[in-house]
Amino acid sequence: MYGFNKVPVFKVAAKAAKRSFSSTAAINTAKVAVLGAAGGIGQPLSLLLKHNELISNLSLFDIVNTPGVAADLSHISTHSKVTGYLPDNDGLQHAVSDASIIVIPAGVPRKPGMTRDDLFNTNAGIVKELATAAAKYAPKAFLAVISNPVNSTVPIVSEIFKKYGAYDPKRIFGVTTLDIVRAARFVSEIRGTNPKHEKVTVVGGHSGVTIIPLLSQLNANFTDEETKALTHRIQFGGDEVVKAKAGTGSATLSMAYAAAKFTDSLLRALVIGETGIIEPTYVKSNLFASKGIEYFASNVEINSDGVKQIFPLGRISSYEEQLVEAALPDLKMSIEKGIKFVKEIK
Ligand SMILES: NC(=O)C1=CN([C@@H]2O[C@H](COP(=O)(O)OP(=O)(O)OC[C@H]3O[C@@H](n4cnc5c(N)ncnc54)[C@H](O)[C@@H]3O)[C@@H](O)[C@H]2O)C=CC1
Ligand SMILES: O=C([O-])CC(=O)C(=O)O
Repeated sequence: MYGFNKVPVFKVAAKAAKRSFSSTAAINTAKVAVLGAAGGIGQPLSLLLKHNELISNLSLFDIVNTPGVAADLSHISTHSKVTGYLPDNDGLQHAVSDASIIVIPAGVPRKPGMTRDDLFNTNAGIVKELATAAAKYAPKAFLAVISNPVNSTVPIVSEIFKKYGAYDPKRIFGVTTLDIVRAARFVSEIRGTNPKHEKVTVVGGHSGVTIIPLLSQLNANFTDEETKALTHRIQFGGDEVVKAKAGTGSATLSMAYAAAKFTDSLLRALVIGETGIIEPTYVKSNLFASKGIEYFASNVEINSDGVKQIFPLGRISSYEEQLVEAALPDLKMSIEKGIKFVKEIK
């Protein structure tokens, strides 16, 4: 179902780019801004994006170290121009102005024993500040939100855009790609397959029980025990990394890989008008609106306007139905928390 599971995305992008070169002699490209670019995710993500032929300007903003990161990346022999910005001299405004895509990995990561929601108090304010700049200076950009807790930070970005009269729910995405990347890898380990060919649908949100892999749709004949163990591993994959990093952070490299894939899909939809791009992502969604859940992650078709179509979950097992029921209260609380945070700002 996902383009990147059939053909590696970078090959797709490179092929598309080559086609554009030969037919028009000039390739359409876009400015992409990474906010939080000097961090554990930001640096490897920026490296992967420097490799993307669909980017003309790679704009790196952070509160520290972006001049060095930008200088380093700018020596790589790919065509995009890299610019680093700090908060002084209106750096954030310059970083986002004219950006077609803004990717946000800014904010603190978890330490062992913490939930993603424990990051809310610090990261909500960071995301609010960055979303405000985006709404003011790049109101038409696609926003890809990585900062946790994603279940709350996406509603925060949406509410900020509403405040500035710039809200378009089709353009605001919570990045849940890492859950799909992990699911494909973990499933392939059990089935002895190539993870590139495993297409696991993961829905819900991005934290613990809100991460719902639909393993019944795989035709894998897993036993109930295997299904439960795999589901748990996919739901709590982030904890494995947090524990292994022992207080020094959470997933950064696998997240950079996942975010680069997601950004490439946005670029292909936006810049070269590729059709049929389907990505799992956490967006404003009607799937569970009747239960008061305004945001939900599921497979989404993306075109040059953003969200084109939100796919329903399809046939799911009774076990998965229980998982969905268990996720909804958690999701509702996180969404309401994000919305309330912005409403209470004077
Ligand atoms: N959506 C997902 O699947 C995942 C999300 N994450 C989340 O991504 C976030 C970043 O994680 P890491 O890169 O590991 O953290 P990190 O601490 O290594 O990097 C964060 C960067 O954000 C910067 N920053 C802080 N305040 C800022 C501001 N106001 N403006 C711009 N930049 C600012 C910091 O200076 C730092 O360079 C965390 O919230 C983490 O939980 C991590 C992994 C997966
Ligand atoms: O676990 C964390 O805190 C980081 C994250 O979201 C993930 O790795 O899925």
